[in-house]
Amino acid sequence: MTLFVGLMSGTSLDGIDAALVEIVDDVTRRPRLIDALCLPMSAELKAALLELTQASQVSFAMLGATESAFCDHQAEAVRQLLQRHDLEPSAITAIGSHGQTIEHAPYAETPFTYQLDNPSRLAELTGCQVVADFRRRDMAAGGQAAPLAPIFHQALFSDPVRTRLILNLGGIANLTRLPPETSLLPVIGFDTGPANLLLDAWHARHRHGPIDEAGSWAASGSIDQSLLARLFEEPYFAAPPPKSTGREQFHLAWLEARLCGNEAAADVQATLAELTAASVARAARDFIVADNTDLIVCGGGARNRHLMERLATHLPAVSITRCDAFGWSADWLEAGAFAWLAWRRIHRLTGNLPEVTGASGPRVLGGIYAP
Ligand SMILES: Nc1ncnc2c1ncn2[C@@H]1O[C@H](COP(=O)(O)OP(=O)(O)OP(=O)(O)O)[C@@H](O)[C@H]1O
Ligand SMILES: CC(=O)N[C@H]1[C@@H]2OC[C@@H](O2)[C@@H](O)[C@@H]1O[C@H](C)C(=O)O
Repeated sequence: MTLFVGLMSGTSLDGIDAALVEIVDDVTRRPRLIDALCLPMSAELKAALLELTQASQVSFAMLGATESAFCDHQAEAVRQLLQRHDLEPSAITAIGSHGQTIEHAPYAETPFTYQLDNPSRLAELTGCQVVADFRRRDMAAGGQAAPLAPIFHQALFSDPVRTRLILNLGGIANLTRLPPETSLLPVIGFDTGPANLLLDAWHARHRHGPIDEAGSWAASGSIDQSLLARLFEEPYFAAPPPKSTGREQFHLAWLEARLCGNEAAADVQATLAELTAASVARAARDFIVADNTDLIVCGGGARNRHLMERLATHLPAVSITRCDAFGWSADWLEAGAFAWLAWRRIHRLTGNLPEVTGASGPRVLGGIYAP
C-alpha cells in the first residue's frame, strides 16, 4: 500500500483541493480516498490568477510572484492534510500536482497548454517527491491534453455490464463514456462546454457572493429560448471530439456579446443553467443504452440542485447519481485523479487515452521532482 496526495485547482479558482489517496500496486485494485480538504484561495491570489488568465500582457515579475504564492498555498494544503493524519512527508510516495491552468490553446497554430506550477519549490517546501506537468506530453504527441480524468474514471467506475457516464460539473463540464468492461467499444471523453464558470461570473456580477447556492437564483428565472439558441450557435457545441475548452473561450464577455440587453438577470442565469444541462444531455444521448446506463456526477455543480433537476428532465431514461454513491466524494474526484496519475508516472505507466485526447499514442505523463 502506498499513499499519494493529489492537488487540483480548477477553472472555478475556488481553492486548492488536496486529496490523500491509498493506492495498491495492483492495477485490478481501485484507489481509495482517505481524506481531502479544500484550502480556499485568498481574494488576492484569486485576483492575481484571474488577471493572468485574462490579461493579454503579463510581466514576468507578476508571473513569478503569483507562481510562488500559488505554490506556497499548495504546500500549506499538503501540510494541513498530513497533519490531520499525523503523517510525515516520507509517508507520501509522491504528490501529483496539476497546477493552475492559465491558458489552454489546443486549437492555436502552435498548440499549447500552460499550467502555472513550481514543482521544485513544492518539493522543497513539503519534503515530498512531486510529479507535475501532466498535460504537455499528451499535447506534444498531438493530443488535446484534456480531459485526462477519463482513464481515472475507468479505473474507478467501470462495470462488467453497465454503461457508465461520468460527468464532471466544474467550471467547465466534461463527460466520459465507459462502455461495459466486456465491450470492445472505446472509452470516450471530452469537454461538453461551460458549467459553473458562467454561472459564477453572472452571479458575481448581479448578486452578492460568489455562487448561486443550489441554483436557487437560476430556478427563480425563466429560460430565454432565443438567447439559448444564440448561445448554442457557438461552433464548439456541435464540433466532434476530441475537443477541450476553457476560460479562453467561455467567459463573461462571450455571454455579454450574445445578450440583447433587456433580459432580466435571473432569466439569463436560468438560461445559462439550461445551456449546461442541455449541452451535457446532447453529448450524452448518443451513449445511452436503454435501462443500462448510469450517469455519475462529480464536481461542485453536483451540489447545484436546479442544475441536477434540469439534467434529469433532459435525460429521463438514465439513472443519475452523485459519485458519492459509488464510494468517492463528488468534491474530490479530480484531485484524486492527479494522485493516481502520479502513481502511474512513478511506475512508468501511461496516463493518457489517445482515443480521448487524440494523441498519436499512449504516453507516460509528467516529470518527477525529488524530495
Ligand atoms: N452548493 C452549491 N450550489 C451551487 N453551486 C455550487 C455549490 N457548491 C459548489 N458549486 C459550484 O461548483 C464550483 C466549484 O466546482 P469545482 O471545484 O468542481 O470546479 P473546478 O474544479 O474549479 O473546475 P474544473 O473541473 O472545470 O477545473 C463553484 O464555483 C460553484 O459554481
Ligand atoms: C486544460 C484544463 O485544465 N482543463 C480542465 C478543465 O476543467 C474541466 C475540464 O476543463 C477538463 O478538460 C480539465 O480538467 C480535468 C481534471 C481533466 O483533465 O480531466
